[in-house]
Amino acid sequence: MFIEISNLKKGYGYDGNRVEVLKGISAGVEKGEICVLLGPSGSGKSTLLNIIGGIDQADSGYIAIKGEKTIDMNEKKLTRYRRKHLGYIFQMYNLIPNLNVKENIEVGAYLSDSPLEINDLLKTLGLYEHRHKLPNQLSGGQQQRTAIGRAIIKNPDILICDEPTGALDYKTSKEILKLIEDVNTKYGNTVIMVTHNDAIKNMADRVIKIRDGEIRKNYINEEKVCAQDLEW
Ligand SMILES: Nc1ncnc2c1ncn2[C@@H]1O[C@H](COP(=O)(O)OP(=O)(O)OP(=O)(O)O)[C@@H](O)[C@H]1O
Repeated sequence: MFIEISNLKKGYGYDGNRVEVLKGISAGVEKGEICVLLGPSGSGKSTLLNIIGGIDQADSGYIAIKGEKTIDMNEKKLTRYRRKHLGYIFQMYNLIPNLNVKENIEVGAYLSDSPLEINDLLKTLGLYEHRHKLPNQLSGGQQQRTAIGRAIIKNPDILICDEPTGALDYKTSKEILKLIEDVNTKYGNTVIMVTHNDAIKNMADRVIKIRDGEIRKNYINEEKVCAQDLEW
């Protein structure tokens, strides 16, 4: 198993105000899979994603990547793990306003020993013609493409996506989902994507549904649909 999630528990607060957000989550994700995490607001999706991403820590249980537990890593090793293995895509793009598209993407390349070729990637992203523009000269979709470029230029093993289409309209959302699918096919990164949008599960290899901090469903999607053909 490429990513092993074992009996993860996480709560916030103390005594009477204590909330158990993850109540013992166990699951596995294979290399190269697109895994979609679904669940209602407050069910614990982002908390789980942040623990997988090494941004937050569980109270108990563990995450292991290729058999290596993040809990056993010291801060230095954890930083290296995040840099080497993980790319992050969020709803907010967080681009650097005074750097152009190409430069914003290149920021991610400094974190890698073996980055992807920038011009090739710009073409895959559909941004080659826009490479000299600043973020405020781009549409929302182009900004999200740039943010995806910044996350994947270091060719991470795992692409962590938290509501990547949350701020986008229908047509642009589908373009971005298709891009994530293209990246997954071309570079083989494992994708873990949190979404509220139930339709997105149809493009997944694996679907994990969470409710109240527990896994309700975890299955392989036998009838995978191309991102382009999704409807909602
Ligand atoms: N730092 C924190 N301190 C206290 N409670 C928190 C903290 N972070 C999250 N929570 C609580 O944990 C619960 C789960 O939050 P989480 O963000 O993981 O849910 P989610 O499924 O991603 O929700 P959404 O879809 O709305 O983003 C919520 O009730 C939230 O209020």
